[in-house]
Parts: sequence; C-alpha cells; structure tokens
Amino acid sequence: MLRKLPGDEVRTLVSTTPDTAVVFRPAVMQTPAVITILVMVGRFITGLIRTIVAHPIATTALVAPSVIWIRYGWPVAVAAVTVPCSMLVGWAVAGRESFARWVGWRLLAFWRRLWVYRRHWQPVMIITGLGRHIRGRDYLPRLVRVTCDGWADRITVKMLAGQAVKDWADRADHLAHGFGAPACRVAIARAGRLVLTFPRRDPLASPLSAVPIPETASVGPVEIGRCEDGTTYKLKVHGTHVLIAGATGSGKGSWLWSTIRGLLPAMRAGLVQIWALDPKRMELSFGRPLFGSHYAADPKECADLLDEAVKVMQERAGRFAGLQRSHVPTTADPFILVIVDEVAFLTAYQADKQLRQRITAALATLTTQGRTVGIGVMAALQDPRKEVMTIRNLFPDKIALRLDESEQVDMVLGDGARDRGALADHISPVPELGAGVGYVRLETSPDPVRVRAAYVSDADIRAMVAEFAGVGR
Ligand SMILES: Nc1ncnc2c1ncn2[C@@H]1O[C@H](COP(=O)(O)OP(=O)(O)OP(=O)(O)O)[C@@H](O)[C@H]1O
Repeated sequence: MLRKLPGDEVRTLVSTTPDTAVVFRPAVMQTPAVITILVMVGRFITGLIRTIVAHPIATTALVAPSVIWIRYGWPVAVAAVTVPCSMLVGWAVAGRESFARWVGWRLLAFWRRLWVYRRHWQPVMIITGLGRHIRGRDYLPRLVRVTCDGWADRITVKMLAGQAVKDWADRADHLAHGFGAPACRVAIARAGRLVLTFPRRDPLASPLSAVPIPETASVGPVEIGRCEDGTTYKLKVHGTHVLIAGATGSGKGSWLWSTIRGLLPAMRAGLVQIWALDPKRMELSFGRPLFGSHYAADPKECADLLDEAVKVMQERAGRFAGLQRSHVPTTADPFILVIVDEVAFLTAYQADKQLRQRITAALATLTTQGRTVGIGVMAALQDPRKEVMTIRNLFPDKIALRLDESEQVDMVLGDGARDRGALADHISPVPELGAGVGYVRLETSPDPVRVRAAYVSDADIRAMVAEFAGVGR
C-alpha cells in the first residue's frame, strides 16, 4: 500500500528549456512515514463516519447484535438476530413483490454500490477518461445514488464541472464493460446529473408468444410485446406514423402482425380499417381475407390504393376544416392504417420511374397531412439509407430492429440515438435471441426504449383469419 505515496509523482517532474540542455528538477521534501500513516488513518475514519451517516439502518443491523451480545449475553443476541430474520423470510415468502420493493432491492442496491460501483469507480473513471488523476490527486465524478429493480441498476452521477452528456454517452461501451454489465444507457436527470442504467439480465432473450386479441375494440395504443424492464409495451398507431427498419430476418413481420392483431376488434366494430400494401407478397398476403378490398401487391395497384387513401384524406380535411383539429374514430370516419411491407420495393427498387414518383408523393402527402384526419402509415423496410427512403424523416415514431451497421442506427432513429444506448447493430442475428427485438424512439421522447415484439406465428394468423375474415370490407 505504501509503495507509492501521494506526491511521489513530483519526484519525476522534469522541465527543460527548449534550446538548452539545462534541466530543472523540483526539490522534493520527504514526508516521514508516520505522518503519511496518520493522514491515511484519518481518511479511513472520516470515510467510516461518512458511511455510518449515509447508511444508518445497515450500520445498526450490523452493530446491534454485537452490542446486545456484550450487554445481555449470546442467547439474547442470537434471538435478536433470528426473530427478525425469520420474520423477513416469512415476508419474502408471503409477499414477494412488497418484500422486494421495500427490502430486497434496497439491500441489493447497498451491496452492488459497495461491491461493484464503489470498488471499481476510480479505475473505471480514470481509464475511460471521465475522471482525472493530476499530480497525485483524483478528480472523479460523484457516485450519488444506486437503485435496483428486477432488471437493472440505476446510478445517479454528478458530473465533473465542464463535462457534457456526450462525454459519457461516447463511453457507454467502456462503462458497461468496466462494471461488468451487458450494456449501459445514459440519460439526463437534471443539469449536471446523469442516470446510468446497467441491465443485469435480459428479459427479452427468449421469444414471447402472441399477445391475446383484446376483448374490447380500441384504436390503440396496441399491445405489441414487452420492454426490457418487464413492462408490457403498447405502440401508439392512431395520430402518428411509424417506420420500422431492420435487416432481413430481424422480425419486422412480428411488429406488423402484432399491430394488426391488436386492432382486430376495432376493425370488427368498424372503427379501424387496415389497408395493406404487400409488394413482396410474402408477409401480408397470409392474412389477405382480413383486409378485404384494401389489399394490393402489384406496384400499380399499390399506387392506386395510396392515391385512394390520399383522396379520403383530402375529402376528410375539407369536411373537418374549421370544425375539428383532431380525429375521433367513428364508423363513418374510421381510423385508416396503411401498412406497407418493404416500402423500398415501391419507392426505390421500382423500375417504372413515374410509378415510383407517384407512390413517393402519395406516401409523403399521407405522412405530412394524414394523422390529424385519422390516416396513419406504418412502413417496414430493410435498408434505411436516404437514397432508398427519401421520406424517412416524415415518420414521427421510428423503430430500429437488428441493423447491419452502427451508422444505420442514427439514420433510422435520428442523431445521437446510438450514443443514448440504441445498439441495434448489436442485436443477435439468431432468431430465438434477437428476432423482433428493437429500439423504439418516439417523437415525444429522445431516449430509445428496447422492446421485443411478440411472435405472431403462422398458426396465430390462420386463427385470426378464421375468426375475423371479412372485417376489412
Ligand atoms: N418476435 C419474434 N420472436 C421470435 N422469433 C421471431 C420473431 N419475429 C420473427 N421471428 C423469427 O424470425 C424469422 C424471420 O422473421 P420475419 O420474416 O418476420 O423477418 P423480417 O424482418 O420480416 O424479414 P424479411 O425482411 O426478410 O421479410 C421468422 O421466421 C421467425 O422464425
């Protein structure tokens, strides 16, 4: 411990003038070891007092049995430990959730603060460059608070003066590895303070089976799957447009089908119509009887269907003008969701230039003016480059499933999304692990949310068709 003392660096400081060989060495005063030891003991005692003041309950729980033993003998001390412990075990068995909320997660947070974060804080901060070691002194960001839940540790950090969120976001990978976590998300708590989220396990690592069809007719938000904190995820479709980008086999189909599944009762009630454009003929054709006449696969038919949607939009806009500013779905004016699978087939890979321009113009019109009159677009595509999808920025809500390159993440979700933890290029290509997993960035929140869509199997689609065929007349 005493091999290197604070101040030893000074010994190695050397300065020279640029044009002479003169070397200046500072005079070094040796501090007697006893003074150094006293300083260290003083620091240890201060740290101990600080810990006692910061954690009075934990300290009492540790110290009280020894005090009882000394004053009243060991049988009383053993009773004083076993009675509360068995009560806690009883509570943990009888009321798992309340025990976890009031005791379990707090104990885990206390332990992980000491054992993981405090222990590794100094080396991780220095090596990542977020802290500085200058002339024997450490200048480190302050670890303010650690909280745990069933999924992740959340750490509140006070940044060093002059640091920016980007400094931390750029080092999210380093922080994750430094503290032994699979990932790290950086979010702003308030000026000067950040919350770092370190997941401890991945609740999305195994596929989810299809969400039951809702009992009641609702236009959304539609339950799609689960977030990584274990809560159910509901996607808003009415009043927005959604772009889903992902490499081949990333599970775009499960997002499209989970949405359709959640809207079936509303379709039956006449409050929703789904208009399906399926240029690949591989995805939506499977549930064709659900869409009635609002299904197109041939590019020319797709363009006609889109033009029809534009006409409905313009007719509604004329009728609603001056009367209402937002759409309320009714059987007379249902919410129309235009679902386009592999939109690039129509906007980029379409050989007929005129048709391509017509389709792009119709999609641009719908995405800029459709949402207030009850027309939404949900489009899926594999390649998110601007040349392929010139109108990608017209979609307020975006979802990035597995992508091949890290640059594609910001192309889909917008600037800074990957820095904020949307590691869509790290999603596993193994379908059981990664298909259907994606990062959602909503227009209302800059922080991407990691979600897995439930898998709607062929058998589920067949059952949906058997029960709901004809709802899309
Ligand atoms: N949510 C999911 N959970 C688990 N597995 C899934 C999920 N979604 C899809 N899969 C699996 O991944 C495979 C590919 O899915 P899917 O065809 O939907 O991908 P895609 O992105 O539409 O691909 P492409 O663009 O090539 O059509 C499916 O056959 C299925 O086995």
